[in-house]
Parts: sequence; structure tokens; C-alpha cells
Amino acid sequence: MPRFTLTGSHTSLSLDLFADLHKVKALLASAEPVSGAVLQALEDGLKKAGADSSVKAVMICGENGKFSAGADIRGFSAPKKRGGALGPIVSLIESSEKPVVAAIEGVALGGGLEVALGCHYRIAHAKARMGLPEVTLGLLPGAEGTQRLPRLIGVPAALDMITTGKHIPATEALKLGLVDEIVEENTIEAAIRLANKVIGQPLGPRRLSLKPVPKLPNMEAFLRDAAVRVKRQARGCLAPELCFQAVRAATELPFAEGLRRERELFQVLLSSGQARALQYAFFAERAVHRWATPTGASWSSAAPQPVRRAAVIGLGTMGRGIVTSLVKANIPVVALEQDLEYLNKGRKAVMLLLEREAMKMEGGAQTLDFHNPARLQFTVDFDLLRDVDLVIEAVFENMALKKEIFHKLSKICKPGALLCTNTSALNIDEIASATSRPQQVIGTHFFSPAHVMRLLEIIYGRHTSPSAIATAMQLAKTLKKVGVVVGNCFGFVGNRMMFPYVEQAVFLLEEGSRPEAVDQALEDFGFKIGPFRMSDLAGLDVGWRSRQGQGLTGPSLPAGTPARQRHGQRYSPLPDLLCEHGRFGQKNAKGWYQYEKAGGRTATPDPWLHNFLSQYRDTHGIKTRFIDQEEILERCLFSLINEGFAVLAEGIASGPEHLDVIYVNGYGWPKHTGGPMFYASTVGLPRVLAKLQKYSEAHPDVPRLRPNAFLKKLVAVGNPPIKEWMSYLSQQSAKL
Ligand SMILES: CCCCCCCCCCCCC[C@H](O)CC(=O)SCCNC(=O)CCNC(=O)[C@H](O)C(C)(C)COP(=O)(O)OP(=O)(O)OC[C@H]1O[C@@H](n2cnc3c(N)ncnc32)[C@H](O)[C@@H]1OP(=O)(O)O
Repeated sequence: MPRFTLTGSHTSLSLDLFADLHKVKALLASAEPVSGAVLQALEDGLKKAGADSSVKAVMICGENGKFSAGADIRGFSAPKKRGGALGPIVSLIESSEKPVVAAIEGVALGGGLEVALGCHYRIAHAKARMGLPEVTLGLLPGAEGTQRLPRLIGVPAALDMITTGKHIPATEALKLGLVDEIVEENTIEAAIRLANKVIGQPLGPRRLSLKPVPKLPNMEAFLRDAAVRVKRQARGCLAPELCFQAVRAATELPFAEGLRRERELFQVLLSSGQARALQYAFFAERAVHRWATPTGASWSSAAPQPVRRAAVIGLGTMGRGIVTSLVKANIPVVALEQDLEYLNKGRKAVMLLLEREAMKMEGGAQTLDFHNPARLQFTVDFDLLRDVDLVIEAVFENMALKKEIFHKLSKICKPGALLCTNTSALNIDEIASATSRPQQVIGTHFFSPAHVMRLLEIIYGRHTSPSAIATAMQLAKTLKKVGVVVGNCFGFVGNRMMFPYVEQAVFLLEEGSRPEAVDQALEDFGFKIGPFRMSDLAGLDVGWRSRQGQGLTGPSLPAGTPARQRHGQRYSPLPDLLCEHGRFGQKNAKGWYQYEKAGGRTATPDPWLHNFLSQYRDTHGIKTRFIDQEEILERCLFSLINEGFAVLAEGIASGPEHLDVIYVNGYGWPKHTGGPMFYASTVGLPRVLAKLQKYSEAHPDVPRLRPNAFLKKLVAVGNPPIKEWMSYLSQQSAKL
């Protein structure tokens, strides 16, 4: 039996024809473009198998335990490299007069799964995963997948897979009828057995293109509701909606016409800016794994230390999420609080989180094993931290307290232990100075809720060792998070860029806007949540405490300080005034909005706030003006981007993709725009610069609107593509 092998676990479908190995290998080695050669090889192989009367059945499998991760994503942005179409090859597989069996190991994703759908039988290893993730790349399954999958597993399940792009485990695939069988042992041998068994059986019923889409009693109503749901969840991203349209076509049109519709919709997406942005985001997320620091330390030479046991100090909101995250990753944890009262409160909350997580996981509570004290221990005794490999301190943002804890840790923990601080802004070097081992101190900025959010900002200090950075990055991977290595400055990357954005949002209120108008503009842009709703969710008192600590408000503010100025720059006391009026956000039902009850989630515009804003403007002689959506977006987004250029110029991050990964994964920035810096590149840097210049002239007392020198330089050299930006930083200004 000839065997077609889809090799190249990630990058492309390729093929070895075992009967003619040398010839096909040579073709692959010289092939340009590779995908075209792969398709050709598949076609040749199938035709050869069809013509050879000694061949009774065909099996398609992968190499090195992986079926296929689909089309080469890089090929989509390089028109010259686009090979022939995969769809006709899938049709060719299906029309084979000899049974074709797919043996799925590892992953079958995108074009890989579409190939499997063309096969007459599919057998999968129990650990395999399958999916059509094209939607996450701004595309739709363009090799006939939108038409075959609904015919195989029905419209609701197909729609779910295609519009979300989720990967499903083999067990679920079996339940859905996506695969015929799953095996624990050798998948290829099992596929060969199955192929031998089905030789001679009629293939008509196995050809998905000939099957009708299973009917639903209420198909119209189902599709109407699904359309609304998909649109709502897409938040401005085109691909989910077009995926939906392609699946709807399968329910309305004969197979061949459905395919034409799929192709049309695929072309619309392929040429859209969103697909380019999402594919950039895919590679950016992988690029940040290859970290480097100004001193030349990098991912390629630094080795992580093993983390067999960890400790978390502080069981407030962040600490609870971090403990949950560690337990989910199977790392034994010691959870420490200052006294029994806080410990018991923290323990209850952690247990609740873990129970909820266990419910969501396959296998339930046993998989997490969090009732076992060897896996999760609660204590008030610092001595139990003696032999952990890593400690994450997650107490509240107070430098003196953090230093006290690190001083203690430095005395108690074993010499090799990594000492991490979960801080969103504080100076890592100052914290490290309280220890005798600053090389082992590192910032790990988790995002709330810490067991859910994917981002982990990893901040190295002046003395942090390469191995400490590698260990923190390895930890991020183990926790299934995206670690991004950044330098030490106030607010690091994420919050530092957030300050000007929030500042502009509040200035807009002073000048005449309302929280709901600002939030709406930014949510329409694609943010998950606007700045005021976010501020209410996080609690206004958090920022208030921080500003008090910085001497910007509160009793330490020198008498006679002008209300709307600090250090000669414009300052808005609005958030402070709200706190002084006891408005802390959702927690007490009043903030920038009003809520149905304390802890309520439904934000309603508040007439009290509108009135308060009018009085405030009268008091300070500010003439209210109408502010349109364009100005809201430009002032908030471009000031954030401007700070991003400052971050790059100072060498705080080693490239724009770092900033973009941080914003997409930690701050709800819409992924289909690529992230703030990629978005700036698509708007065009000359336009960003011109707008910043305009707003800066109108608001000379706002330094963060003044265009950054690096942005100006990039415009002066002709607006180069984003991948070339860093090459324009002079050696002296770039620390990286
Ligand atoms: C088949 C011939 C195609 C001809 C092209 C002609 C186009 C016109 C015809 C349209 C036909 C449409 C066909 C189809 O519908 C479209 C697709 O198939 S789109 C691709 C869909 N697949 C995916 O989205 C899978 C993406 N990959 C992953 O999810 C993960 O990488 C993984 C496979 C689950 C593995 O995860 P990990 O083990 O964690 O490893 P990494 O993620 O770090 O990846 C390692 C390395 O591989 C690179 N890579 C992975 N997948 C692809 C890919 N599909 N194309 C290119 N490169 C890929 C990844 O970037 C990493 O490399 P690095 O960036 O670190 O250098």
C-alpha cells in the first residue's frame, strides 16, 4: 500500500510517497514555493495510487507523530509564494475509487483537517487535537472545510468550531463524529487495519460532499440567533462573521455552489487588513519567546532552573489567582499569609476558584488534586519557604512592605531560589536591593484575574541573571501564559503606555465628553472594555492610593498647588474628587457610572456624574465643547502609541511586537488590529505624527502628546515597515 505522509509538523503540508521516496524528497528540497510542491506531490501520489491496480487502499498520515498544522501561514502574506489551491486536492482525495484513511496523530489543524475531511475514514490517536483555527488568523477554512464539516458533524458543532477556531481533543472529536475511531496505541497500524477492513465497501456514503447537511427542526431560528451571537463576540473582527456566512451557505446551497461562496468569502478575508494583522499577531506571540537583554543575555544561551515547588506570599485577588494558576500547572505550592484571619479568608477563596477550574477541566477535581497538602499547603510560617525553588510575592503595592518581605526571603530561602515580585509599576532594583542576591530577583507582573489572563510581563532588574529570566519565561510557558521580557521603568511597558491613554480619557471629560461616549468610542474600536468601565471594575481607590503615594494628591500635596496642574503640567483631579465623594467603582455601586448594587456589573450612565462634570467645568472656567469619536480615538490611542515609541527608543522592550503582544494579551486591545504599534504602522506613521503634532499644539501643557523623537525619525526616513523600525535606532539610544 502506498503511504502519503504529510510531513513538516507546523509549516506546511508536504508529502512523501513511500513507494517513490527519493524522487519526492528531491522535489521538496528544491521546491519554490514549498506549498505548491506539496500540493503537486499529493496530486501526483493520488493519481499514481489510482492508476496502480495493485493498490487497494490509501492511508494519509503525518511524520514525527504529527498530522499537519495546515497551510504555511507565512505564505498568505507573500502573494508570489501562494501555491495552487488545496481544495481541489481535497476533492481529489474524496473522489478516489480506493478507500483513503487519515491517521491523525498530534494535530490536524486548518488545511490539515480539511485534508482529513476529504478522506473516507478518519482514525485519531487519543492524544490528538483537531481544529479549524483559520478564524484566528483572520481567514476561513478555504479548502472546502466550511462545506464538509457541517455535513459531517451538523451545523451547531461545525459553526462552533469554525467561528471560534478552538482545538478539540480526540475524545470530543469522536463524540461529534468527526473521527470514526480513536486509539491509544499505534495510530498508523490501526489505520492500516481499518483500510484493509473497508476495502471493497461502497464509498458513496463516506463522501461528505454527497451527504446532505443534517437538518435542524428550527434551522432558521438557530441561524438567526447564531448570527447575532457571532457578531457580538467578534467585536469588529470580520472573520467570524464571514465564517458564519460560509457555514450558512452550506445549509442553503448545493455543495458546488457552497464551495464557490467559500472561495469568494476566503478572498475577501485574504485581502483584508485584519488577516494581515492577525497573522502578524500569531508570529509576534512566538517572536517574544526569543528574548534578549541589553547585556547580551538571551533565550539562546540562558538555561532555566527547574521549578519543582513554589510559594506565593499574599492571598489577595492577585495571590489567589497566581496560586490557582500554579496548581493548574501541577506545581506544588505553599501559600502564605500574614495571619490566620487573612489565611483562612484566602484559603476559602482559592478553594472556590480551584473547584470552579476543576469543573471546567476534563476529569474533574481529581486532575487538580488540590486537597492534597503535598500539592497545596496554606501557612503563616515563613520557615516553610526554605526549600521552594521559586517565590512569588503578591502583597499590595507598597515598597516598604515589599522590601521587608524580600529581606526576609533572602535570609530564609535556599540560595538558588528565584525571588519574584508581582508588581505593576514598582522599581525592581529597589526591591532587589533589600536582598543579598539581586541576581535572583525578578518582576513577574500578572494580570487580573491571574488564573485567566494570558499575559505575564517579566521585568529584569540591573542585576537579574540570564538564568533567572529564562526560569521566569519557562514558568510562563508552564502556566500556559505568554511571557514578555521587558526592562525596568515606572509602569514597565503595559502600564507605562496606559498612563497617557487614561490621562487623555479624563482630559476629554474635562473638556466636554462623558464616560459613556469615551468608552463607546473605544469599545467600537474593539477594546473589550473602555477606560471608565475598566476603572470602575478595578476600583478607583487603587489609582488614588498610588497618586497619594506619589504626592500628586492627598495631605502631602503642598498648599497652594493649582488644582489642575502638577510639576508645571496639566493634571486632572477628577478621579481624586470622585474618590473623595466616596465613589470607588463597582465595589460600592458608584464610580464613573452607577450600578444596581455593590459589586454589580451593569454600568448605567449617572446623572449625578453628568451634573458634577458640569459644575466642575464651571468652577474651572472650562467651556464645554462637543468632542467627536475621531478625536476621542486619536487622542487616547495615539498618545499610548507615542509612549510606545519612547519605550522602544529607551530599550525597555526589544521590538514593537513585544508591545503588541502585551497589549493584545493583557489590556484587551483588539487583536484584529495587530496591537498598538502594528495599528500605527497601518494608519501610517506620518498621520500619527501629524495628529500628535496637532493635539500637542492645542494642549502644550500635556508632554505626553508631544511626538516622540523616534517616531519623528521613522517618519523622516520614509515610514519604513514595522519589521525595520528597530534598525533605525542608533546604538547609543537603543539599550537593546
Ligand atoms: C497546504 C498548502 C497550502 C497552500 C497555500 C495556498 C493558499 C490558498 C489556498 C487556501 C487554502 C486554505 C487552507 C486552510 O484552510 C488554511 C490554513 O490551513 S491556515 C493554517 C491553520 N493552522 C493553524 O492556524 C495552526 C497554527 N499553529 C499552531 O496552532 C501551533 O503552532 C501548533 C501547531 C499547535 C504547535 O504549537 P507549539 O508546539 O506550541 O509550537 P509553536 O506554536 O511555537 O510553533 C512552532 C513553530 O512553527 C511555526 N508554525 C506553526 N504553525 C505554522 C503554520 N501553520 N504555518 C507557518 N508556521 C507555523 C510557528 O510560527 C513556530 O515557529 P517560529 O515562529 O517560532 O519560528
